[in-house]
Amino acid sequence: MKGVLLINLGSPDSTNPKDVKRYLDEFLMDERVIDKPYLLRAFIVKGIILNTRPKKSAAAYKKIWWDEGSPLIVLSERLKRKVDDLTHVPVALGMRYGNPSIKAGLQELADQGVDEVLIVPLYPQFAMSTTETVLVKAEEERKKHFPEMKFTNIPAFYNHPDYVRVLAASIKDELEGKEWDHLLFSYHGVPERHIRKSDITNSHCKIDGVCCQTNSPAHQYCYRHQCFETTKQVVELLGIDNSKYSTSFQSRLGRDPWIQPYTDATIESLAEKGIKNLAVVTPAFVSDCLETLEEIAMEGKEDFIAAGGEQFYAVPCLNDNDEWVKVLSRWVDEWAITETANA
Ligand SMILES: C=CC1=C(C)c2cc3[nH]c(cc4nc(cc5[nH]c(cc1n2)c(C)c5CCC(=O)O)C(CCC(=O)O)=C4C)c(C)c3C=C
Ligand SMILES: [Fe+2]
Ligand SMILES: [Fe+2]
Repeated sequence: MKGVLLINLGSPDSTNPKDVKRYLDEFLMDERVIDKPYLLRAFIVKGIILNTRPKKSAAAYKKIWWDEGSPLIVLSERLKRKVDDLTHVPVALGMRYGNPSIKAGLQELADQGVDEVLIVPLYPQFAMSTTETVLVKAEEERKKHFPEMKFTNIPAFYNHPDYVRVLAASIKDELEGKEWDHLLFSYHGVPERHIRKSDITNSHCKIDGVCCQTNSPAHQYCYRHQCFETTKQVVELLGIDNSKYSTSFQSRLGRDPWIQPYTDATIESLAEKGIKNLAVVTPAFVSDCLETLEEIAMEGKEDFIAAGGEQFYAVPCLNDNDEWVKVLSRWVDEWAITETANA
């Protein structure tokens, strides 16, 4: 029997600094997130970052936390419930870090008799710190606890016409009747090194401003290319002029160079250039979370106004948008039917 596991990033269990520390430990000790040899990674994470960051992050989480819990978890659960209602196969939810775990999600499916699972990483663009680590972790859990299960996964959907259409429509609906001068596409950043590591040609990605616009098989795994491509396809659909949008990357951690331009500097420079009404969309995130609700909608807005801006609109993520639910459910049903036909 077939079933689906939606996988998102995950959040701490609460805003208590101890829970935040446990979550950050699991997250940052992932070799696909802080990609240093184990001892160096343990020194950086446990010896440096975990001494100060949990308190700071807990304070940020407190600002966005809901009565029902972490927005990312609550919104992922709502999405899961709606997709479950619309599809013809059981749907479960797992988080790469924290709870509910990937193992718990697989157990929920196994308890319903599922032995063929469609893994759906809830990341439009591929990155080793997101899609890849989710697939590796799911496979580890399969081997250890569910060896009889068969897995298939959906690839990154950054340029899938259905995804681009619902994203564009959600932006259009949100900005209807609002006066905006510029639309910023802000994606989560990654270290430049991660882009080079994921380059299957070993030579294409030079992060020189040209490579991501030059066709290459490397783009199947190039996060930077895929972000620019999502932007390009959405603005084409919405008919937005070149001068009225930009792409940037947020949430840098550490001293290594991350992919640029950085969102904080871009927001400031747009205000300094005279943009008064700025809209920001965050398409690397399927669900609103700390990085969209705090870093963009609170900090980004504050920085924009301080630099001379007037109106700031943070466009919500797709969350449990009904058109998005229909698209995900159709992808699931198409897989379920095709697999059955081939069986
Ligand atoms: C959407 C894609 C994401 C990529 C790519 C990504 C890479 C990445 N992240 C960190 C470090 C942190 N990220 C944090 C929060 C966070 N990151 C994502 C998504 C991506 N991360 C989400 C959805 C969230 C929010 C989770 C939530 O509970 O709402 C955090 C924790 C918060 C904080 O302390 O700032 C860290 C740390 C790295 C190092 C990285 C790439 C290497
Ligand atoms: Fe992150
Ligand atoms: Fe590239």
